[in-house]
Amino acid sequence: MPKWTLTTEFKFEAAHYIKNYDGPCGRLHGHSYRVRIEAIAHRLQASQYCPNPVMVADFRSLRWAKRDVLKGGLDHCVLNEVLPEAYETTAEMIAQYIHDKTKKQLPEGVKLKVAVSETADSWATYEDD
Ligand SMILES: Nc1nc2c(c(=O)[nH]1)N=C([C@H](O)[C@H](O)COP(=O)(O)OP(=O)(O)OP(=O)(O)O)CN2
Ligand SMILES: [Zn+2]
Repeated sequence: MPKWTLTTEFKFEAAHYIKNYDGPCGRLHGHSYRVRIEAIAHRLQASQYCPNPVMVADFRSLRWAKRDVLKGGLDHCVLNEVLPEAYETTAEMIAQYIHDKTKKQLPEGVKLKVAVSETADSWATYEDD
């Protein structure tokens, strides 16, 4: 079966604190977040921007989170104020939030893997199996 994997990386700047965290991460502080998204599909489809079945998904629809928060992204926001209550601002749950919101914008049958890094040496990855 044919299989395509798209990979895209981007950054956004944001502040956060982890609720009830006993340590510095419980205080408001900032990160240059790095995000890597993989979108995997067995067929190509039309997209919002192109009616021809030539893409897994448009790269533009994978990279929404890098936009300014006032334009629907996560750049230059306080994550605790923007993420719904159900998501804590750990790298694990930011990855889950980006995954869930991105998935809603994609055609059926596209599998997503989202990795988030807040420091140079740590990544958290989320995918729905
Ligand atoms: N599993 C997770 N652990 C931690 C998370 C997280 O999202 N998931 N987040 C934090 C804090 O947000 C913190 O800002 C990052 O902490 P840390 O990795 O410790 O970063 P430092 O650069 O400060 O690391 P040092 O080794 O202390 O210099 C914490 N944990
Ligand atoms: Zn942090």
